[in-house]
Amino acid sequence: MLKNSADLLRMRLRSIRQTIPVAERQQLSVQLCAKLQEWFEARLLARPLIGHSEPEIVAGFWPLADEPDLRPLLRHLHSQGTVVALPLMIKKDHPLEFHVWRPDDPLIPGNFGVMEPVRGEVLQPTILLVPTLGFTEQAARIGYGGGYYDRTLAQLSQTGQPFTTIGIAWDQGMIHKEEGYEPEAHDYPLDAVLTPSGWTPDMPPA
Ligand SMILES: Nc1nc2c(c(=O)[nH]1)N(C=O)[C@@H](CNc1ccc(C(=O)N[C@@H](CCC(=O)O)C(=O)O)cc1)CN2
Ligand SMILES: Nc1ncnc2c1ncn2[C@@H]1O[C@H](COP(=O)(O)OP(=O)(O)OP(=O)(O)O)[C@@H](O)[C@H]1O
Repeated sequence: MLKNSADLLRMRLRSIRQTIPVAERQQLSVQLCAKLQEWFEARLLARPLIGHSEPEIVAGFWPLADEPDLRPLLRHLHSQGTVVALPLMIKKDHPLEFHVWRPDDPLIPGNFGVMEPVRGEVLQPTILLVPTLGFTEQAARIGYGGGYYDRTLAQLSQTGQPFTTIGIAWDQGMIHKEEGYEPEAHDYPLDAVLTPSGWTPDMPPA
């Protein structure tokens, strides 16, 4: 797809997202967190049964204005002993780094108004919650166009360590077949996308 038409699609998705009233967004974020928490609970129960004992490292994100707000879930996961990390932009056109976040940690304003964690040890997440502006029925993702997550996921996959990627989006981010959008070779497909109404295409295995 031409860069131009991807950018047009981004603009359209951004403006649709702005039309969701703030109060509705808050309610929808609560629904989304509840669905995600159910999945995490199933995962916590299943992992010891399939022989995994190492701690889970969950990469979340600190919401920008119109994004779903996962902060209550991130606090809950932390309180249960899960390591929670947030992304840090190191440099333009480079992969993101993930650093630990605890509920009382200060955050530092980075580029584009993103609140970032204090630098510590670089962590390798086992689960990534990926801010997602648009998504297809096969869980291809469109973000803001910086390519940060595509680079980051490509780099992570080279380590050979398994990880699960869950795009976090509004239902309004669904890109329908009729729109003719085709992901590009560098677009790293997600395992699934979760919106307030459910999973696309399917809930990832715990
Ligand atoms: N919450 C959040 N954190 C994130 C991302 C994200 O999409 N959301 N990122 C994903 O890669 C990385 C930061 N990359 C970004 C790249 C571009 C823009 C951007 O163009 N921002 C818009 C404002 C967006 C809005 O408020 O809706 C701008 O400045 O015009 C933002 C983040 C890492 N952290
Ligand atoms: N793995 C990669 N290696 C090198 N360049 C990449 C890689 N992935 C993406 N890019 C470059 O980044 C640019 C933006 O990519 P894309 O339009 O897919 O961003 P996005 O996924 O919407 O953004 P973001 O992940 O920051 O939210 C593209 O021009 C692409 O060439």
